Amino acid sequence: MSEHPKQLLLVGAGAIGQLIAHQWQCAKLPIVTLPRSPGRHADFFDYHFRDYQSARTELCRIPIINDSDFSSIQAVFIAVKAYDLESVFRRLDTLGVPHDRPIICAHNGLVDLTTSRPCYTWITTHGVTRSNRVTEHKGLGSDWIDARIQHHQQLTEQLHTAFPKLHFDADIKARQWQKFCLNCVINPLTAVNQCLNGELLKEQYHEQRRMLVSELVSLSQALGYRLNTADLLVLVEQVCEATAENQSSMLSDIKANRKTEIKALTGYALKKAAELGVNLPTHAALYHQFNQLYLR
Ligand SMILES: NC(=O)C1=CN([C@@H]2O[C@H](COP(=O)(O)OP(=O)(O)OC[C@H]3O[C@@H](n4cnc5c(N)ncnc54)[C@H](OP(=O)(O)O)[C@@H]3O)[C@@H](O)[C@H]2O)C=CC1
Ligand SMILES: CC(C)(CO)C(=O)C(=O)O
Repeated sequence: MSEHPKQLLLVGAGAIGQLIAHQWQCAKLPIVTLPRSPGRHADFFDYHFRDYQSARTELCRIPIINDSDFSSIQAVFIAVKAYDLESVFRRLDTLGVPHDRPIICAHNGLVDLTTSRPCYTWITTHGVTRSNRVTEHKGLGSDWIDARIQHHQQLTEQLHTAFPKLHFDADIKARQWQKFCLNCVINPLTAVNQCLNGELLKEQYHEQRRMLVSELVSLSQALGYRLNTADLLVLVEQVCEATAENQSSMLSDIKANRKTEIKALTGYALKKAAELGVNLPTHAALYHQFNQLYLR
């Protein structure tokens, strides 16, 4: 009798992808990766990872999948930027990754994407900074996954083993929206001010933080989400505190001269607000400031 496939395929071995791979490998579970550019004839993707708890840096390696055989894959974990998502799904189709394999998507921001593949949202508030030399887990957060994934029994057991504190969330849409809101505050603010997440707790950002949050609450209510300003402000502050030493993914992109997720964050919020007739003047001003500084 053939063994059930059980490898996790990681697409996007960047900051968050390496955090996931590290935890998966610490639990001695099998993982392979698919690099962005194939054909480099390497058998492994190597990375240096600095663990938060032990503060030790280790050389880690993930085998690169032979991209003509995906039969051993039991699930795909996608940890790319929101704007790369569509091309990753096209690539999975082109390469013939079986359609029944569950796909876990861990991006920030919101994109309108249609696929017939079984997709499950992963939300994370961990803070990870990647440089050419090392990837550092700099802020301890939490992880949530769409509870429907529990239909996949073997994968669920592996998830429990690798991420003992993972929350299985029955209302992942609300969780994703809440995370979207906090990223609409933290990411562009850290990017335009070129500061670490913790610096946003300073008095000088207090009023702007509060206005950004209260406008997002108006939008949330128009969309039917039950959020209030006091709770969302506390959440933003908690994440800034827990990831105080982290450089947000958006500031990392600016510094590395990469495309940013501003369209999938503030851009998406402004688009939804325009459709619903909600006013977001503080977000519009921040978007304008961001584009003045960085639009190339
Ligand atoms: N960093 C953080 O602290 C947090 C990030 N997030 C979110 O997680 C998501 C990932 O962010 P992060 O890990 O920081 O980003 P990174 O840029 O560090 O990693 C993304 C990785 O995806 C790779 N990639 C892109 N397209 C493809 C493709 N078609 N095939 C294979 N690989 C591909 C990139 O390759 P290449 O290097 O060649 O570009 C890169 O290695 C984002 O939505 C981010 O907002 C969420 C919470 C915290
Ligand atoms: C949680 C946080 C704010 C960590 O920096 C993040 O999501 C990001 O950087 O994109």
